[in-house]
Amino acid sequence: MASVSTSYDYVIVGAGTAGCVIAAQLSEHDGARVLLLEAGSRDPQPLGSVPPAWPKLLGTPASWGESTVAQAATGTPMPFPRGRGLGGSSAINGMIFVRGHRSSYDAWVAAGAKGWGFDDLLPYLCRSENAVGRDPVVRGVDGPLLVGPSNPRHPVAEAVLAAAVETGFATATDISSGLEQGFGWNDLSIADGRRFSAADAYLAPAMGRPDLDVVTNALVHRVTTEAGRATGVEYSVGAEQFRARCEREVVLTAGTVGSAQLLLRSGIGPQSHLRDVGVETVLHLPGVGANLQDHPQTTVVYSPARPVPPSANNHAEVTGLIRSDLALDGPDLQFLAVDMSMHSHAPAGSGQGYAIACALMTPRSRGTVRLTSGEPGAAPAIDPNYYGDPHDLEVMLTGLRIAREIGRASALTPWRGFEAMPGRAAQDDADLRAHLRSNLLTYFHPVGTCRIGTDTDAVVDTELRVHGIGGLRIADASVMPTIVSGNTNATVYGIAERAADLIAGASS
Ligand SMILES: Cc1cc2nc3c(=O)[nH]c(=O)nc-3n(C[C@H](O)[C@H](O)[C@H](O)COP(=O)(O)OP(=O)(O)OC[C@H]3O[C@@H](n4cnc5c(N)ncnc54)[C@H](O)[C@@H]3O)c2cc1C
Repeated sequence: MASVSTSYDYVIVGAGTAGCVIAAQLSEHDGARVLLLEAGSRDPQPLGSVPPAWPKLLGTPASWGESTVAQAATGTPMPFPRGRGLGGSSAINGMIFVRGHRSSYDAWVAAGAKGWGFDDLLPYLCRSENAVGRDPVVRGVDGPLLVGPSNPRHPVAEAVLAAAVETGFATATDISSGLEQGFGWNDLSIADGRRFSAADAYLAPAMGRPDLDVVTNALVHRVTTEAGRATGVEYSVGAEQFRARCEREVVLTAGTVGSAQLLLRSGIGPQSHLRDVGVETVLHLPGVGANLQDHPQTTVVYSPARPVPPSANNHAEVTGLIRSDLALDGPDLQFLAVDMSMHSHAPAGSGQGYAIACALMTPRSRGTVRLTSGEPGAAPAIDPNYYGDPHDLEVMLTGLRIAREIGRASALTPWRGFEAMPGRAAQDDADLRAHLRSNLLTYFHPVGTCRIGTDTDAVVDTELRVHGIGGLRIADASVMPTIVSGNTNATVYGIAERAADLIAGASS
């Protein structure tokens, strides 16, 4: 095994949303030597910065190209993209920038993540963003990430918004803030008509710093430990093997799938699973890879009465966040105006059409990320277990009926040819449940496999330190105890900004 000549203060694994933030922040302030390792390439995809082309990126090397295990809800595996390359998932995502509703973070505190409520996280959510035209009391206006509502606006999104208001829903002035419910124009991480990823906002300005080394095409195999403390990582670039040592901390930002996989490959996880896949146990930590959550999503698809103009943005400019039951603390359903014909047989859109998407924000189903082998290149077994809890299908049924009602409103008459899916014949609950299964989509929002908490199934403590191993933190989407009511990227920026403070604070 070759040895990296320099040792580092911090080794960060994964240059996605969180990794870019933390590498930039740690290399800025205290002269720390930082190594950022990323499995993917540094070369941008040809269409990577073209907002409406994002669905095409899912079939490129910028995604890991994995699928779930066969889902009981559908009988088949489902595509489960995640980003690979500088920017990670922020370089291939749908660019919707919406915080979780404040009730989501307050639920974290109730679940044991003390100090992670909405008001605690708000300064960090603000620190990441430059939210053009928004209220500076609750939104950041001088962070590195430029975000704002679509410009120009797509006419189908305008019509869906009008249809939602006609149906009786409130208009939100800033649906991205985490403070409102109703329907409104969501922010997008698009600047000057181009995608603005975490690599663009955070890493590009930091790339020339002498204390930051960024190594791409570097697949990290495992975290090395000695006497209960992380000492570095082993990784390969092509056929060459390397070991990087670190003086202060190893920080995992490999994402909900990647960070769980890395802990498991390092022998940190449920002992029985590690034994099954032939990995020697370093620490029995039963919660690693458990608690996987994603938002299940479906669409009502319309064949249009006239051509739908091509999108200049991300195909999803208007968001609705509502409660299926007024007794709830916060929204449990999200809707999107989609200016393409998106469904499970054509997740990237196909032909002419438009859709109203509906997703469950508060799923009760819990899944897992597991190893299929201890080999570094082996694909993981990802089981989101969609609709595993019957509650989730029933709330989605309510959401599907609401999406159809919005779709029938007169504001959409100029666009509506006919409802192509589920179609007029589908009327009773059994028909609609069948649609929810056959037209089930991931919302690309996996979280929770290394959750914050203090109980025996928690993986990190409230300062994001792995329980039972010194010098090892996790700071990405995997630490969320429960999925937020909103798209996940904005929250990951906030987690990472806070992690950078916690890490720097620990060494000062
Ligand atoms: C197709 C798609 C669409 C989405 N749309 C939206 C949206 O519109 N709005 C929104 O808010 N959210 C969206 N999301 C989700 C959002 O982008 C993610 O929640 C967020 O980017 C997660 O950040 P992260 O830092 O946890 O992980 P990631 O950004 O996924 O970063 C993890 C990084 O670690 C690297 N890595 C993993 N394992 C290893 C290893 N062993 N060695 C080295 N490197 C490794 C990966 O290659 C990757 O670059 C979408 C996601 C996808 C995939």
